[in-house]
Amino acid sequence: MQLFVNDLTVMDFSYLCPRRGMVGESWIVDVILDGGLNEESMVLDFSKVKKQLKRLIDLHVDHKLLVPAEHAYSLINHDSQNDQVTVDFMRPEGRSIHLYCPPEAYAFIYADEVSMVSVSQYLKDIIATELPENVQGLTLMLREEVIEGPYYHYTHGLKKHEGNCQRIAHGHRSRVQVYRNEQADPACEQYWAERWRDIYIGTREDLVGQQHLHLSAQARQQDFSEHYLFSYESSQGLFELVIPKAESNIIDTDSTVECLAQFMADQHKQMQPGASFKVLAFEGVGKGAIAHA
Ligand SMILES: Nc1nc2c(c(=O)[nH]1)N=C([C@H](O)[C@H](O)COP(=O)(O)OP(=O)(O)OP(=O)(O)O)CN2
Repeated sequence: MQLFVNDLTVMDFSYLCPRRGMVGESWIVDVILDGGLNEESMVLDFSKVKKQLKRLIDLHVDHKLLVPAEHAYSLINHDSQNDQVTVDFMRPEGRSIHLYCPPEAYAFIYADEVSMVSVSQYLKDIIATELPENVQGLTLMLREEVIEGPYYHYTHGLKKHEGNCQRIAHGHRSRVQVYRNEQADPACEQYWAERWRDIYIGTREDLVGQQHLHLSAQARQQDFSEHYLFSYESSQGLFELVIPKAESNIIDTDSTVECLAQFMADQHKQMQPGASFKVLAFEGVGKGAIAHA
């Protein structure tokens, strides 16, 4: 017998890619369980499927940075004294990315790329150990939301958030809608899709000098004149990130979706003061903020 649950959850995370850098993603999860019936004549109670599987997915992927641990660019070190993990992602040509964060900020995918195949295998291995005996098979299907118009992938961290959004490198794949003088404006939407393709959105007040960072020996050999350096402390610990300027956008506010929607509306207003703008900025799938300027 097979049991299916579609739209079990949305995983919002970022991953390291040799070509694209740091990529924000939002993947929808569908599952199929194979097994015999239990004493309730069920493969597994839907409520348990939803709660237990979502809990495991949240715990192991959601709001984390996924690192392709077997890629030659990935150098990973646990600083056991401070219980912090250093990741140096040694992309060539001045495009390296460096982090120093609590272990919970990462998921290490033992593959040379982070893909739907490697992530579903990683999750399947974790979830399989927690299923009752009558459930013998598990299929996880990951997919992107179908978005008709423009969208972008961004990564950020919300240091004031009490939950996991405080992690400095988690992200989303997000649709954007812009109305100029109350008419949908595809050119404005396309502008953001291009400006924020695979972008890190950082807050100006989190920028620091190199002397404040816990850089590894490999990182210390790099020239960081074309990188931004961020550091903040929040309830889960110390978060540090070094990322190429060319793959970042600095803003003067936090990067909540409310602030991002207002930033976009204000930028359009600056470019065209005579027009009115409404921006619907999504944060992942099915939620977001609306701002006017
Ligand atoms: N009003 C706002 N609330 C939250 C914002 C925000 O910008 N404005 N941002 C976040 C985080 O960035 C987070 O990444 C949002 O992800 P989400 O998956 O919705 O968070 P949850 O874990 O709470 O939801 P699940 O569906 O359970 O994964 C948070 N809030």
